[in-house]
Amino acid sequence: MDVLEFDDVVIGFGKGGKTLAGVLGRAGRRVAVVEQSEQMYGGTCINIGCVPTKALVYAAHLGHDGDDAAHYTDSIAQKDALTAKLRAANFTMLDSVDTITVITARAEFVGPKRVRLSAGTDERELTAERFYLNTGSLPAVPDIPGASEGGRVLSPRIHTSTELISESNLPGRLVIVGGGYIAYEFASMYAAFGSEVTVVDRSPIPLKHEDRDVAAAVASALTGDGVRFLQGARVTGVAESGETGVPAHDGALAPALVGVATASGPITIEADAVLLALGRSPATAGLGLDKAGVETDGRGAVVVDERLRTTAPDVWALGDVNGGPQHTYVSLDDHRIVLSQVAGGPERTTADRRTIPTTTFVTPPMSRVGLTEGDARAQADEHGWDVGVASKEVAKIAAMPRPKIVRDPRGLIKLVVDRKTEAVLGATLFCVDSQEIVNLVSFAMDHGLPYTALRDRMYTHPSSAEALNEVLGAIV
Ligand SMILES: Cc1cc2nc3c(=O)[nH]c(=O)nc-3n(C[C@H](O)[C@H](O)[C@H](O)COP(=O)(O)OP(=O)(O)OC[C@H]3O[C@@H](n4cnc5c(N)ncnc54)[C@H](O)[C@@H]3O)c2cc1C
Ligand SMILES: NC(=O)c1ccc[n+]([C@@H]2O[C@H](COP(=O)([O-])OP(=O)(O)OC[C@H]3O[C@@H](n4cnc5c(N)ncnc54)[C@H](O)[C@@H]3O)[C@@H](O)[C@H]2O)c1
Repeated sequence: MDVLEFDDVVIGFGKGGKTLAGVLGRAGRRVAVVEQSEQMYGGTCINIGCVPTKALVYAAHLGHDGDDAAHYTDSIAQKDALTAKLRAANFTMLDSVDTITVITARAEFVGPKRVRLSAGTDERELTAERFYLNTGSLPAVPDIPGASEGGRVLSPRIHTSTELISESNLPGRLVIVGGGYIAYEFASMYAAFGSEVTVVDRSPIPLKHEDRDVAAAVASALTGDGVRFLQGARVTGVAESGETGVPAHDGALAPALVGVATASGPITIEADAVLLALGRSPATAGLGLDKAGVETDGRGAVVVDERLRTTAPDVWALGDVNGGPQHTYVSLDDHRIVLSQVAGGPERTTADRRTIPTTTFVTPPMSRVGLTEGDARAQADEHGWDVGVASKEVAKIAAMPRPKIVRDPRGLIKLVVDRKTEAVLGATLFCVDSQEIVNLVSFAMDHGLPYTALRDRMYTHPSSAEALNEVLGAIV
């Protein structure tokens, strides 16, 4: 059998891995990037994650002449064209570097620093000085009677996010199971496309990690857009309606009958599609990690230290596979941590990350950094904080005309500070452009700027950041 030799091997073409490969390859090291599917060059984000979903969020709000179904079909085709372009650009970005080899095969360790590559019946092995695991995560598919078993869905009506955004027919009635990022983003997006959306969330309250006023504002905006929320509800099973004589909705497939246990008793919902949005698990199965001496935890995540070193020498893990927060920018930041060890420069660790801002791309987007008001008050005694809060409904912020200009003045902006030290403790921004403003607040927090610095800055106008002038002027 052929044994290929490299300096560095990245397994998985994800954000952190591809960026690391590019830097090492351009520095002259012989690098292999092993990716199991040519449809995944560039990883989850550009193919089936952030980019296609945000392109669809955008498309959902565009005006259109035809009917909703046709607009959706066009939007899926445009999204596919965009991801194809990005995929090709990602491949070229690495393939064009002389010292980088992109290998399309599935990788599995057969021993320390030794990997078997399988592509169809073709098998090869490779060895290298250093390995970087960047295999991402896969949707969790728990057993639900009639819907899923052994990690597989049982009917073409049942989808994870990956399949749903590959379907070019708009589901008339969509049931979403879950209450996290994907559930909220898809609920908001499909309602805007014209689907009748029901979210089945096991949590008794929506967005349980947010302050109640924020959660209420988000839920009310989505409800206003037509989303129905069933809280404290559980899907008990899914049946094909064909079996019970209910006629097919779109001719091709009979709708599914989704059994849901709610606080007020069992109900059945007819659905043309069911989305399982129940989290994603680190993709470590079948990687042969035990043979390489790489340990995993109870969730299947690769165990790493704050330098992202695994339990095996010269093996690092970046991105979703190491069990950290599942965001593309975290994977990208992981590459900086690894690079600081293998290419020199100031050392960096996960402990250097002070804040990790997030955005849930509902409409308008909801972003958060740092603590909620509830968490800040709960920790106030321990840290000696004198918690101050400023909270304003977006429609009532006089010095922030931008949401009115773009015709979406919904939402709430809330900042939490320590009045003693003037430190910013957290911000929740549920408003137009919040995915941008949150980075400004996060920057201030990371660099220990007082909230007055954000309050008294000159901002461009009309922008959304200028809301900080007025909202932070109202700390109580
Ligand atoms: C629907 C959806 C929307 C999202 N939206 C956002 C968002 O708006 N913003 C955000 O920051 N994050 C978002 N995320 C999360 C984000 O996409 C992930 O956190 C990020 O892409 C993880 O990147 P990664 O570097 O860990 O690896 P990935 O990009 O997941 O890449 C891993 C690669 O490894 C390959 N692979 C796996 N096993 C093997 C093997 N044995 N051999 C060879 N190759 C292998 C896979 O095919 C894959 O291409 C979203 C995720 C989803 C699913
Ligand atoms: N904008 C973004 O940054 C973005 C967008 C989409 C996805 N993502 C990432 O992708 C990952 C996956 O998203 P997600 O929404 O699937 O996960 P999530 O962890 O955000 O939410 C999972 C939801 O499923 C529920 N759940 C889990 N198991 C369940 C079960 N057996 N029965 C009923 N409910 C169950 C949880 O209570 C939770 O509400 C997230 O970790 C997120 O970081 C990020």
